[in-house]
Amino acid sequence: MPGNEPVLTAAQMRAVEQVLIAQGVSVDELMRRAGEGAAEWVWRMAAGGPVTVLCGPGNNGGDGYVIAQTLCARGLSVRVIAPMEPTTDAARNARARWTGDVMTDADGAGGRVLVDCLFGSGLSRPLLPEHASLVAELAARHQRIVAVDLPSGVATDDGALLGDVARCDLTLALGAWKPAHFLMPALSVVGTAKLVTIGALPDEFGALFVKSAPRLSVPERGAHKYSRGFMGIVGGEMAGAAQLASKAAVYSGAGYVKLFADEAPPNAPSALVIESGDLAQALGDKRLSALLIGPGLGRSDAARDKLAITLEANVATVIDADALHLLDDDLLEGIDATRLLITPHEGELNSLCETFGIAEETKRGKAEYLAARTGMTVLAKGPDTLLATPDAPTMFFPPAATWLASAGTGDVLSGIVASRLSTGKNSLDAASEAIWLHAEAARVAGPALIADDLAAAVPKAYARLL
Ligand SMILES: NC(=O)C1=CN([C@@H]2O[C@H](COP(=O)(O)OP(=O)(O)OC[C@H]3O[C@@H](n4cnc5c(N)ncnc54)[C@H](OP(=O)(O)O)[C@@H]3O)[C@@H](O)[C@H]2O)[C@@H](O)CC1
Ligand SMILES: [K+]
Repeated sequence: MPGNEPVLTAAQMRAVEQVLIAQGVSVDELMRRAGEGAAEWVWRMAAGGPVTVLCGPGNNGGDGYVIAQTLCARGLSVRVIAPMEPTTDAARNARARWTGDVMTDADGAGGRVLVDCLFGSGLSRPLLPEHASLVAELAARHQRIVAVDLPSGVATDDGALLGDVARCDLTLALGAWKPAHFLMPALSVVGTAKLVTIGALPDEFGALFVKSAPRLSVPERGAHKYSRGFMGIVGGEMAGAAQLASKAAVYSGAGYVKLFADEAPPNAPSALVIESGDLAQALGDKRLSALLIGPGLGRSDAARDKLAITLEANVATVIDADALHLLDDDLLEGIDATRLLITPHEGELNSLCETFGIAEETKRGKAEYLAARTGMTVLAKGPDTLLATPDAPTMFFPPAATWLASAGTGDVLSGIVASRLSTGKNSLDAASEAIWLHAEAARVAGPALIADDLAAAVPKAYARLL
C-alpha cells in the first residue's frame, strides 16, 4: 500500500528544485523527466489521434515542448501553439529541440487532445482575457484536455481560480502534489489527477501531505463489546440525523453504541441501545470511550445544556452539526479541548471562525487557525476534505465521489469518526480512518446514493480497508 505523499506549495517546489540542482541534476534534466512522464499519459489518452500542445513562456511551457517532441518521435501528429516566446533557459533549450513548427494562434488547430502547458506553478497574476479565450477556443476544438502540473489559471497554494479556467479531464502533477490538487474551487477544473515523479524528493519539504488508505484491523481475540469501544450519541430534537449517525457508528468498529434520547428513532438498528433519563448521570459511565453530539441536536437552550454536560464528561468527543453553532469560548472554558474533534462543513466552519474571531480567507487557513486557537482537531469536510490539528501537519485526502453531496452524509461521517475514536484511536487516526471509510462506502454504495445507503455500505468499505 503506498504511503502518505507530500503536498508542496509553489515555494517549496522551487526549493526542492534547488536542492536537486545542487545534487547535480540540471533543470533541463528535470524538465525532460517531467515532460516524458507527462507524455506517457497524453499518449494513452490520444490513442493515435492528433494532439495540440499549448506552451507558455516559463518552464511549464518548456515541459510542453518536451511532450510535443516525445509524442512526435512516437509518430503522433502534434501541433505546438505558443502565444509567448520562452523566457527561461530550460524552456528555450526545450523549444530548440522541438523539430516542428510553432504557431502563435489557434487557427486550424483541433484534434483529440489539448495539452495545457500555458502556466503552471509560476502563475503570478490573473489570466489575461486573451489567454483565457485562447484556451477556451482550443478546448472547444479538442475532445480531451490534459493540464500539465495545473490547469492554467489555478493558483498553486490555495486552489483559487484566477480567471476563466478551462475544465480539464486529466491533470498531471509534476514532481509532487500541490495544495490546489486537493482544494476547491480548483478541484472543479482539475478532473482526474495523476502524479508524475521526477526523482526522489528531499524529506524536509513534506510539510503537508495527502493521507494514504489506512489499514484497519479486526477485533482482538478475547475482545468484548466494551473493550472494542463503548460510544454514546447524545440525541436531540430531530431523530433522523441521530439515527443515521447511530447506524454508521454500529458498523464502524465500536462494540457498543448507546443513544441518549427520550425515545428510539424510527428504524433504528436493533443493536443500538437507547437510554433515556438524566444525561449527566448517563455520561458518568466510566466505560464510555467516545461521545458524539450534534446531529439532530437542535439549537435551543436545552440543546446548549446538553452540550455543556457532554463537554464536562471528560471523554473524547466528536462535535458536529447543530452543536457547532452552539460552541463558544464560554462552553470551552476549563475543558481539555485536545480531546475534542469537530467536523464542520463549509458553512459551519465559517460560523465557527466568526465565533472564535478568525479572519482567514481560505479553507486551509480557517481550519488551521481554528485548531491552533482552540486546541481542537478540525475535520473540515466537503468536496475538499482536510484535517488540521494544532500540532501536526495538515492532511489532504483524495477527492471522494461527488454523490456524497446529499443530505445526511455528514451525519454518517460523524458517526463513523466517533466510532473509530471509541476504539481507542487518537483524533487524527480516528478522523483519517473515518474519511477513508466514508469515501470507500460511497464507492460501494454507487451512483445516486442516499445517506441510508452510505451507512449500510460501511461494512463492505471496512472489508476493503482491512
Ligand atoms: N519545480 C520543479 O522542480 C519543476 C518544474 N517544472 C515545471 O515548471 C513549472 C514552473 O515553471 P515557472 O516557474 O517557469 O512558471 P510557469 O508556470 O511556467 O509560468 C511562469 C511564466 O509565466 C509568466 N506569467 C505568470 N502569470 C502570468 C499571467 N497571468 N499572464 C501572463 N504571464 C504570466 C511569468 O512571468 P512573470 O510573472 O515572471 O512576469 C513567467 O514568464 C511547473 O509548473 C512545472 O510545469 C518541470 O519542468 C520540472 C521540474
Ligand atoms: K498548465
